[in-house]
Amino acid sequence: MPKREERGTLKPNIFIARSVPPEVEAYLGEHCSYTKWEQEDPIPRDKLLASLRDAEGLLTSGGKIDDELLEHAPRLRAVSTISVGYNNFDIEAMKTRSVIGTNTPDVLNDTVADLIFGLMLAVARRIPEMDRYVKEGAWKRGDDKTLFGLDVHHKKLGIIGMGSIGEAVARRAKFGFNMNIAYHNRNRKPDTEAALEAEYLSLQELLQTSDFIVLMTPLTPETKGMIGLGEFALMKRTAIFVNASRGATVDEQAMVQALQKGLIFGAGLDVFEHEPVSPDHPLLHMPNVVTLPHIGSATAQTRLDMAMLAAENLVAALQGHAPSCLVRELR
Ligand SMILES: NC(=O)C1=CN([C@@H]2O[C@H](COP(=O)(O)OP(=O)(O)OC[C@H]3O[C@@H](n4cnc5c(N)ncnc54)[C@H](OP(=O)(O)O)[C@@H]3O)[C@@H](O)[C@H]2O)C=CC1
Ligand SMILES: O=CC(=O)O
Repeated sequence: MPKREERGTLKPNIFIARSVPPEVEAYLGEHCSYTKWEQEDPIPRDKLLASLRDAEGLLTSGGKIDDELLEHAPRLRAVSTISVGYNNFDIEAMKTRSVIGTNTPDVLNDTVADLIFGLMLAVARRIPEMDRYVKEGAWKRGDDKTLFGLDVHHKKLGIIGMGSIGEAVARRAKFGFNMNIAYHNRNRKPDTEAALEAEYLSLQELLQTSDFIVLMTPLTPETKGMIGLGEFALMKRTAIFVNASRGATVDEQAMVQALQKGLIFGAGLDVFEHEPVSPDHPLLHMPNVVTLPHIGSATAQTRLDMAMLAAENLVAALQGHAPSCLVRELR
């Protein structure tokens, strides 16, 4: 046991479970004693559990923080995830053991919104399909009707989950593309409605009337599978559906059926129920579906900002200060 006066200067032990930029590691090293997972691939669960025996803090970006993990980490006081989504936190298990949980909202809003817009444009104008034609030597004339896509500008965008990222998407749509904005949340946002001339609709009305539907809710018990066959059936036959929230907010089998039956025009997906998605998944073999490997926030600057914010959250929590991004349910 250190002498009393030394105790205050002892650095807390942390485990860094995913690789972070050197400046973030240096910052953590100033404030903490750390061990880290050295590889780029995600740490296997058994190795993670074995690494937490003495850890007071954990920097992570996925993997369940549940009873099993917490039992292997008797000294753990704080978990900081380098992501906005924290559906991997078992809130009750963390509350029971008074473990603090933090995430990284806002620093990634514009980056994720850019990507969502990219998906909307890619599906509407069939960009990956056209790219393949050109590269495979199957050039077609621009007036060939089989190449025609759909307009984005002046169309109606319906956002389910108009939060920080949803609003960044809506601003692009409103001020860059002259789109009309509708949204559905559990709670209305009068300021957002005024700023974006956004219309609040029931889920059913939004699905029935939107040309583009962007799903951006967190994954919770309430949103799991919230878009199923019934919801796809309500959409316009010309609708484009974009999901960048979490894969499990959509019933994937239903989405496959909806696309096979032609219930919607196409889909843009940054997330899947099981990641990495299996190469033989039917969604990967539909020309009107554009798929990405969960890269919403994946630019060098934004990933650095997220990692630094997560590191600051962890240090603040371990030093007994209020971290700026304590997750809502643990406040
Ligand atoms: N693809 C990627 O790389 C990324 C994905 N994400 C995902 O996006 C999610 C959203 O991020 P962010 O915008 O920052 O989060 P916010 O918390 O700012 O926004 C989420 C919005 O969803 C609404 N919402 C929650 N539950 C429901 C529900 N049952 N029905 C309708 N609306 C609901 C909330 O409003 P209200 O409470 O009023 O219902 C809120 O406005 C993250 O949780 C994460 O899963 C985030 C970043 C990157
Ligand atoms: O999916 C990414 C996140 O930040 O959440």
